[in-house]
Amino acid sequence: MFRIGQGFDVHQLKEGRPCIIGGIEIPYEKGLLGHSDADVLLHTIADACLGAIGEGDIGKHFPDTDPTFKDADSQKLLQHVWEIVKKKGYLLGNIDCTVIAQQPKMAPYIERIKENIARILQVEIEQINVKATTTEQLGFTGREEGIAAQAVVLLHKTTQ
Ligand SMILES: Nc1ccn([C@@H]2O[C@H](COP(=O)(O)O)[C@@H](O)[C@H]2O)c(=O)n1
Ligand SMILES: C[C@@]1(CO)OP(=O)(O)OP(=O)(O)OC[C@H]1O
Repeated sequence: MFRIGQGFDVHQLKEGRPCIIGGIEIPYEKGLLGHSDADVLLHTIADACLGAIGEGDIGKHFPDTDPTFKDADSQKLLQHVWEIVKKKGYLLGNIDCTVIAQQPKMAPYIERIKENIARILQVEIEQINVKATTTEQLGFTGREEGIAAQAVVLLHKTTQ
């Protein structure tokens, strides 16, 4: 049986915050604002995984009203989501995702991000693809007010 899920997330860029994307801290004059570490890419992937198994979204599992998740490491949140996926008997087909940002330039960090996502999920790096695009200076991403990310995930399990 196959299940597909998609995710979309946005976080605001603010001075004085770290810019953590895919679990990697990227040098940049601004960083992402959120209740957690605001890792827009890992949130998107977590949402896509939850979507694929019909388990809602990260806001349902990790409410932003809960102080437990203040400044939470999103790698741990994704790990938790992945445990739920595995408990339901699913394996990963592949993940494809896109970071939508005018800045910072993602290209130098893409390989490390892919490796990190593969490590978190304990899958092969070939199962993960990470892309980046600008919006050609248009909209909130183009004005560097925020960063968006989207992901699709394909899961499968064998049925007896
Ligand atoms: N934050 C970003 C955005 C884009 N890239 C890379 O540049 C290529 C061209 O981007 P366009 O928006 O002009 O299509 C894109 O394919 C990425 O490889 C990036 O590294 N970081
Ligand atoms: C990740 C959580 C954790 O409280 O907080 P935020 O960093 O605000 O991120 P968001 O993408 O708005 O998802 C909500 C929450 O689950």
